[in-house]
Amino acid sequence: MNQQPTRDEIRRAPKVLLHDHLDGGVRPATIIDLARETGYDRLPTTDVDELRTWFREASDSGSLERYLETFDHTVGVMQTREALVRVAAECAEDLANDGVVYAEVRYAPELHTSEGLSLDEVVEAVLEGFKAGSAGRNIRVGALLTAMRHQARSMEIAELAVRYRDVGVAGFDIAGAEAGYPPTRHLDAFEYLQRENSHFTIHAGEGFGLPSIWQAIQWCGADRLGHGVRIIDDIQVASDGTAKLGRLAAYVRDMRIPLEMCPTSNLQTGAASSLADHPIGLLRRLHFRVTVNTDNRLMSDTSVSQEFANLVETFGYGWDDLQWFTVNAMKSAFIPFDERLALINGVIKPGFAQLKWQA
Ligand SMILES: O=c1[nH]cnc2c1ncn2[C@H]1C[C@H](O)[C@@H](CO)O1
Ligand SMILES: [Zn+2]
Repeated sequence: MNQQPTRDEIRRAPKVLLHDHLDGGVRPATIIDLARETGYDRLPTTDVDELRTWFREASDSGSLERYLETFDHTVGVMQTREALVRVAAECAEDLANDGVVYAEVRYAPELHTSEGLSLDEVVEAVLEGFKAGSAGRNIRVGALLTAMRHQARSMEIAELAVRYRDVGVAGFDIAGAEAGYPPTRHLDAFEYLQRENSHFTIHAGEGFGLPSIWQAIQWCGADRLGHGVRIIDDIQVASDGTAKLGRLAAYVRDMRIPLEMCPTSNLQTGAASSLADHPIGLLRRLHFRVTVNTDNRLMSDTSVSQEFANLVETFGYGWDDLQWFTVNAMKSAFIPFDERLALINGVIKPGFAQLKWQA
């Protein structure tokens, strides 16, 4: 019971993933297949293992802007209906094989129209892929539609999210370089979503600090924060370990605003210097609503199980901590309350209870 969870046990635990990019989780072999089929000739290599390593190393740049350049290659091969269906189906399969029982996977429809697909066709292809990949597996996958923060299509994408809300789109997000592109640039889209009683998360506090988090929550009305690691800048820790929260950090904790934390990704973009120093340790200790996520499984060569295993190794977390992260994530999902509760009581708690009992 008190033993540390092993990798195999962690993989078997029922897990929840709220922050995962579809174009950041494509299988290397699929990228190579799709490049061949679609005539994309800019891949750095056509060897599967070399390509896997290339993505991981190119993403270790220490800067969000350079990290994002690697997406040119995945987005480059995801421009046809068939490619999108395949990538989405394989995403659902890979997550199910990792023991994920509920996932919200995001992508930016506007990035997949360069070969003539309409936004609606993009959304329908991805939903079809999620459905095919989930069929017969113990997983439910919903989509979050992302608008790119340096572009000006957020209103269109927000409308798309509302239009497909009853058939598998769980919510909306903005992503891309954060510095210079504050969330309020897209205020009209967020206000529209609020009028529609719709859900949205905002990447904030990753490549920029507290002003971005403050705008996302207090001005734009975000339900959750993508990353949010820089909330740490509003917390002072004394030498005896006691913490003093500033007003924004206190608000985030008091209102139980979910933090979609992605530790490995943060190390790669320079948002944190080491896992031991990652804000997740303090934020978990202070009972913020922390969730654990992958961000980009390809760029970070990771999975939810891998992220959990790293945390167990670094912070000595046990089963109760992993269950706490998981229940936090399920409570924070964008599906109806009764469905979240059914997954918590019918799948997550019994799954963890069995593993704890066996350990
Ligand atoms: O961690 C991230 N921060 C900001 N933007 C990101 C991150 N990971 C992926 N993206 C971008 C690149 C993708 O093309 C886009 C949609 O998934 O979202
Ligand atoms: Zn992200």
